[in-house]
Amino acid sequence: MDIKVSGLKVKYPRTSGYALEIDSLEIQQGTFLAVIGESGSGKTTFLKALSGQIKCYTGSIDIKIKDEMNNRDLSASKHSSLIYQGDALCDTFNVLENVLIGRLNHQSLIRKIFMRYSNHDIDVALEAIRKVGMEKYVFRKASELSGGQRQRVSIARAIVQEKPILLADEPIASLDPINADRIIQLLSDLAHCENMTVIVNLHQMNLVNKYFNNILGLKNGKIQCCSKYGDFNQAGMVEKFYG
Ligand SMILES: Nc1ncnc2c1ncn2[C@@H]1O[C@H](COP(=O)(O)OP(=O)(O)OP(=O)(O)O)[C@@H](O)[C@H]1O
Repeated sequence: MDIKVSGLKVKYPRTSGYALEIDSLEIQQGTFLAVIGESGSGKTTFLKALSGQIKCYTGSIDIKIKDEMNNRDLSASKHSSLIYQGDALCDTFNVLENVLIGRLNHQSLIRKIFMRYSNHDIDVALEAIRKVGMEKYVFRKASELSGGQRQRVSIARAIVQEKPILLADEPIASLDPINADRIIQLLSDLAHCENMTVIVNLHQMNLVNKYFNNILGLKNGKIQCCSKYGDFNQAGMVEKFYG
């Protein structure tokens, strides 16, 4: 097992109840997991907790990397990259420059300050840009890209971080159905072909049905259901969440 969550409770300041309460959850490496649930059910909080952005919680989030050299539990944040709602690209940077930002953590402090990248970083970035099908737009400014293209660039930026876990918070929220399908297909390929653990918050049940084997349903911050789509559908859970 790769991600193990136990007794996790997250409470935001000045709120009365817990935004997220997970007794026990295990997610294996290479899992392609959809997190569903109505607005306010705790999906973003879940991804933020996994990415290490929420420091104030009780319980534990452990990650065990299947790396024989490094077989120890480490903090989730060191191993995950997060794609936010909205793409958070820098409009004045071109595609390559935006993707290279994902390599900053691989740099020495002095290179970070001056945003200097090695030839290797540039090769890694170009390869990621190719993977997401944006090779024709390497030098185009982010401000001149469509919503779907921007989202592809943000996925490339997550890929170059070379972390085994990719977390995507509603990555297709602003996209048309064709581009939305392409993005979920791309994330699915990362899980199935590259053995990345990819966890995606989304509301589009047609895409959940088409691409995902594993579904986590949240309601009021608690897991209502964690199963394969077939079981999930049969149990009438879709209606329970989105009826
Ligand atoms: N910074 C915050 N401070 C206080 N309460 C918060 C904060 N962020 C989220 N919450 C509350 O925590 C609960 C879960 O919010 P969260 O953003 O995780 O839901 P969500 O399922 O991602 O919603 P959506 O689908 O609308 O993005 C909600 O009740 C929300 O109001």
